[in-house]
Amino acid sequence: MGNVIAVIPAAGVGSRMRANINKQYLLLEGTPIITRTIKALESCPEISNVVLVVGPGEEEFCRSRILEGNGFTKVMAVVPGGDHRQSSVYNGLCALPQDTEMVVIHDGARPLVQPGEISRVVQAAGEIGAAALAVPVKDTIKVVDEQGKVVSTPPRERLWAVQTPQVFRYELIMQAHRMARAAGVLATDDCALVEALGHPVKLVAGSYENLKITTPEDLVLAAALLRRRYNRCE
Ligand SMILES: Nc1ccn([C@@H]2O[C@H](COP(=O)(O)OP(=O)(O)OP(=O)(O)O)[C@@H](O)[C@H]2O)c(=O)n1
Ligand SMILES: C[C@](O)(CO)[C@H](O)COP(=O)(O)O
Repeated sequence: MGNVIAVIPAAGVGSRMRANINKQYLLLEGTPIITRTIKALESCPEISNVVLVVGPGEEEFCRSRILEGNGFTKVMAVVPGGDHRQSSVYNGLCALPQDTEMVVIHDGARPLVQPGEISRVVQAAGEIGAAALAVPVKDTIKVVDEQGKVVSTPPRERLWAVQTPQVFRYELIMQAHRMARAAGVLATDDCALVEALGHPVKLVAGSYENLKITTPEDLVLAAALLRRRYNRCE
């Protein structure tokens, strides 16, 4: 496989976390969330470089407080994000070299991803062009109308909660983002933009541990999961 580059969108404001800083700089078991995420991606042997997308104006803070002295070797650029996750990812994509073959898009707010999981998604995307980590949903899901009245109950065995990494052939994800921008389409994940092109996307079964740190209780859960990992290693 040629050049595989990771883009980490980490430019959100973390409104649901209700912290007074970008939630990715919060400490998780003594280490910033974003540091853990970058380390996980750097440990994946298929990934040659990483592009980090941070809040506009946070670039210098990130270089001096997160990157320097941590021994990172693959971070090739730190770029400012946009108003939405989608525009932040697009800014990251625009920083990639033209000879990029595959792009691994992974939320900065998912620090518990395992390098082996990333490799499995890269392999699946190498086969069909687009793949993402996902888990079967545990709850029964309801579709509701504007008044909150239930419209339908889709069968649970066909429902998966998609996570990141989401991995794509470079040309495909560039085309998907350009088309979405031209049409004014805004999606909450990158697979949706590729699906809109009619291109198949393969889901790879992942782990419930790869949670997105979104609300304060996610931090408690992530810390407990990390402590369980340390205990298993001792
Ligand atoms: N304008 C944005 C919005 C989100 N993200 C990133 O996309 C990932 C998933 O988004 P989410 O967890 O929703 O983060 P926030 O948008 O920061 O959270 P909230 O919606 O609660 O404000 C995060 O790593 C976040 O930093 C981004 O790069 N740029
Ligand atoms: C990309 C994602 O993490 C997949 O679960 C998710 O869609 C991000 O959504 P958010 O609205 O930024 O939380």
